[in-house]
This record gives sequence, C-alpha cells and structure tokens, in this order.
Amino acid sequence: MKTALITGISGQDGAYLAQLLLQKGYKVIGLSRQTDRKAFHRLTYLGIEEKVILDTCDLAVLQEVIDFLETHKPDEIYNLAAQSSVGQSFQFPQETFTFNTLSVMNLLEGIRRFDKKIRFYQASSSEMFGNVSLQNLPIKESLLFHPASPYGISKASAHWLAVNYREAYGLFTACGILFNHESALRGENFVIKKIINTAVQIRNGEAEELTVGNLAISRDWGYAPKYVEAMWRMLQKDSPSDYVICSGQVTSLLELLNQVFLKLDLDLRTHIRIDPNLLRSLDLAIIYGDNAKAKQELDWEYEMDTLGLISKLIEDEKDWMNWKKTRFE
Ligand SMILES: C[C@H]1O[C@H](OP(=O)(O)OP(=O)(O)OC[C@H]2O[C@@H](n3cnc4c(=O)[nH]c(N)nc43)[C@H](O)[C@@H]2O)[C@@H](O)[C@@H](O)C1=O
Repeated sequence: MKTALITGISGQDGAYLAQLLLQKGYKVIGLSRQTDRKAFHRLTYLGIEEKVILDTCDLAVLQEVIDFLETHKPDEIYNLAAQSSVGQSFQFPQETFTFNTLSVMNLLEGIRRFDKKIRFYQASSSEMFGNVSLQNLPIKESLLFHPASPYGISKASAHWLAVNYREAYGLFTACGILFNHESALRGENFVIKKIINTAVQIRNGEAEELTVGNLAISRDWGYAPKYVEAMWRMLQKDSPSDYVICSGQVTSLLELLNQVFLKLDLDLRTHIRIDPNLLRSLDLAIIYGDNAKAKQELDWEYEMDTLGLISKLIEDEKDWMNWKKTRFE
C-alpha cells in the first residue's frame, strides 16, 4: 500500500485528490494548518473524513517538516497548501509570498535530506504567465513567465524551486500548471462559486443581489475533480515533467454569468451590482491554455465544454447547499 501526503487537504483540490487516492488504495495523510474539525467539512461531504489520517505541521519550519516525513514516510507528496487567492495576495503580499515559497523550499529540502525517493507534486498556476499577448495564446508549458500578482510571483518562484531540486539533486518533482478549475467545493470568495451559489439563492428567494468586480476578463475554466486526476498521473510517470492542465476553451466572465442566470431563469439586470472594491490593482484580460502535452503524455482526458461545466456546477451546488442545510442549520 502506497502512502500519500496531501498538504492543504481541507481545500477543494485536497478533498477531491484524497477521495481519488483512497479509491486507488492509498493510505492518505492529510496535512493542514486547520485544527478545527469544521474546517474539514469538504472531506465530510465526500464521506472520507474518517478514512484519512489528519495531522498538523508548520511548513514554515524545516525541522518540523523533516520530523513529519520521518513519522509518516510518504511515497508521494502532493503540495496543495498555499494562500491561493490572487485578489487577497494584493492585500497581503508578504504573507502570500513567504508562505507560498518557504513551504515549498522546506518540503523539497526535507525530501532531499530524509529520502530522495519521495515523489513531489507542486501546484503551479496559470497565474505565473500573467498577461499574455494574443499571439502566445493558447499557452503552452514553454511560454516565459511574467506574473502579474504577488500570488503569481510566489507560484513562479515555487515552480522554479521544484524544477531546481529536480535538476540539481535528481528529485522526482512534477509541476501541474493548472488553469481555473471549479466545483461546489471551491472557496466562496472565488468568482464562479460565488456567482452560482448566489444565483441559486436568488432562485430560492434567499438572496437579492450578486456583487461582482471586473467582468471584462476571459478565462479557461474547468472541472476540478477531473484536474486532480492529472496530478496523480504526473507522479506515476517514469520521469518527471511539468504540465499545463486546462480545458483548452475560453469563455468571458460576462458570458458565463449570462448563461448561469439564463439556466436558472433569472433576469441578470435586476440582481447585479458592480462593486469597485472587488477590482484588482492588475488583472489578466484573457488567458487560455493548450492541454496537448497532458493528453498525450499523461493519457489524461478532458471532454467537458463550458455549457456542460455550468450545468454540472449548478447541479453540484444545489446538492452541496442541501447537504450544508441539513448539517449546519
Ligand atoms: C489559476 C488561478 O485560479 C484562481 O485565481 P483567479 O483566476 O484569480 O480566480 P477568481 O475566481 O478569484 O477570479 C477570476 C476572475 O474573476 C474576476 N472577478 C470578477 N468579479 C469577481 C468577484 O466578485 N470575486 C472574485 N474572486 N473574482 C472576480 C477576477 O478579477 C478575476 O479576473 C485561483 O484558483 C488561483 O489560486 C489560481 O491559481
């Protein structure tokens, strides 16, 4: 039985990845900064809270990381822990940069000192590319990084740390460069989750208004449970590499918003308000990726189109909201 360590297990990707690895017969150790059981409600929702072993460790302290590795002896580490909000990274640049880089440094250094055979997955991000000129779209793995946020800069630094430990010490490190990926388990401050959750509430007569920021952006949106499968596939290869994980499709936020309201039979104009506080100091106008390398080398499939994604997200959100009501109210 293989042992996998997931950092950031309380988040969207951590929960779906834990579910996948348990299905594959792994022993799953979850590491989180959170100690309150309520923080693990995503695991409870998926019915796996009792099946994973939860433990705490301060990733900012190297000795704690080494002790943690000695205790649990993982075969694979999936590093998903991060300050993951781009918007908040403008408000908290030091915290974002320090945690998102130091935690990766300590995990890599911990592996190098304790057991170089441990395989390491790093959650890299499309935010590392920043604002891309139209001739560089769709984005491939080889495109130069030019991040446009403290978050993007922290992820680019962490990415290069993982590559450096691969090249300098022969560690098995693989980086998944994930574009926006959504689900009902997404944090409530991310835009798609917020739109769908609020729209369903408006439909149920439980909310009146949806506030949003910059609608003049276009992104490559995908379905999170499919993306975590690519993470696992990266660590099963004979040799490590980095992969863009995306849908390959591009949709503007305004179009997506219109489709959600249309599907729920709601009039967008009577419920929407633009809040200038939600605008960022710098935003990405349009980015989308090319997933050919992942499809070819990882045998990874992604078939969902944006309309299919929206329908699935609405359906999942209703289920999630019902579950939360029965549990917490
Ligand atoms: C790949 C990348 O994906 C995610 O980062 P993100 O793209 O910043 O995601 P988001 O949902 O916060 O924003 C998407 C876009 O939507 C615009 N937008 C408009 N109105 C609102 C609004 O009301 N809230 C938010 N949050 N955004 C809004 C906002 O300005 C931005 O242009 C993370 O997983 C990150 O960890 C990651 O790696």
